[in-house]
Amino acid sequence: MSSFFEAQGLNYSVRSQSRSFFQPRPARPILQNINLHLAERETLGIIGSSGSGKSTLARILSGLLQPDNGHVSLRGEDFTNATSDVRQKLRPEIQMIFQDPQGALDPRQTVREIVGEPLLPLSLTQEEREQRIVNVLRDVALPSNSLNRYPRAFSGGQRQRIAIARALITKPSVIIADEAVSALDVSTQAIILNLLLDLQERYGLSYIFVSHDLAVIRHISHRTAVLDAGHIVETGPTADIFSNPQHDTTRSLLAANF
Ligand SMILES: Nc1ncnc2c1ncn2[C@@H]1O[C@H](COP(=O)(O)OP(=O)(O)OP(=O)(O)O)[C@@H](O)[C@H]1O
Repeated sequence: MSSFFEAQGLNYSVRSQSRSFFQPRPARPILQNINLHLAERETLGIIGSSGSGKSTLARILSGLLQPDNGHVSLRGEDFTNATSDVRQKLRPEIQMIFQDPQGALDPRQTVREIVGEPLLPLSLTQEEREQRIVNVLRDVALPSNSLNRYPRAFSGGQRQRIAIARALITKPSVIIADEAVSALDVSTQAIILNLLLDLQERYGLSYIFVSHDLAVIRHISHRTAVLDAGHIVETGPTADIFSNPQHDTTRSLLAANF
């Protein structure tokens, strides 16, 4: 498998509020020297304890946060240091799904507006846009009368389907899911995970799946990377990571989960 999505040497620090003008606190490293790659149609799981840097990494990989140094590239094209033209071209290719569909969906927008929003920068006719919205709602199995309804009219699982439809509508290559099923009950989690697996097949998607829930990662990921205090300490095929963990951090995560 060719690895078409890569992150090389990523570092990210935050400088906390200065104590005074004369005594700024030093920048605290959140991620250090992160290297990872993703093949087409592959799912990479990222696990780690709370505060290990998972969400920060997800945001850097999606282009929402800028690393201090290092780069993220898609098909060899670096988008961390790219011109705005290149960033604009790559933006539809990498989409993100978050934990809380309630918070991620604007309650004042209809499903048509929410799902169609990523299409606004693209030059499509109104008819083409409407057709894409109708098709993607069908693909995530939302009822056809959803278009003019507001997020509050839907269950948690259906709201996550709306968020998935919005991520899918630009026909991305990579979807980065940060705790995408964590807010759902166990049976809805299973339904949404199976929907994501089905969409991976149909759309030829690659996923980066961030979760504190190891059962979710084991179900969905081909490979898994383990993050500890901003470092990747272990990475490999998911079956190996779960059956034969090499690093203490992985062993304690497994012990805490199973
Ligand atoms: N803007 C910021 N300013 C200060 N510290 C930050 C900032 N963003 C993240 N951090 C710190 O960086 C570390 C990593 O945070 P991050 O949210 O990426 O971890 P996480 O693994 O996703 O945690 P969780 O599983 O609890 O969501 C934490 O210690 C967090 O407090």
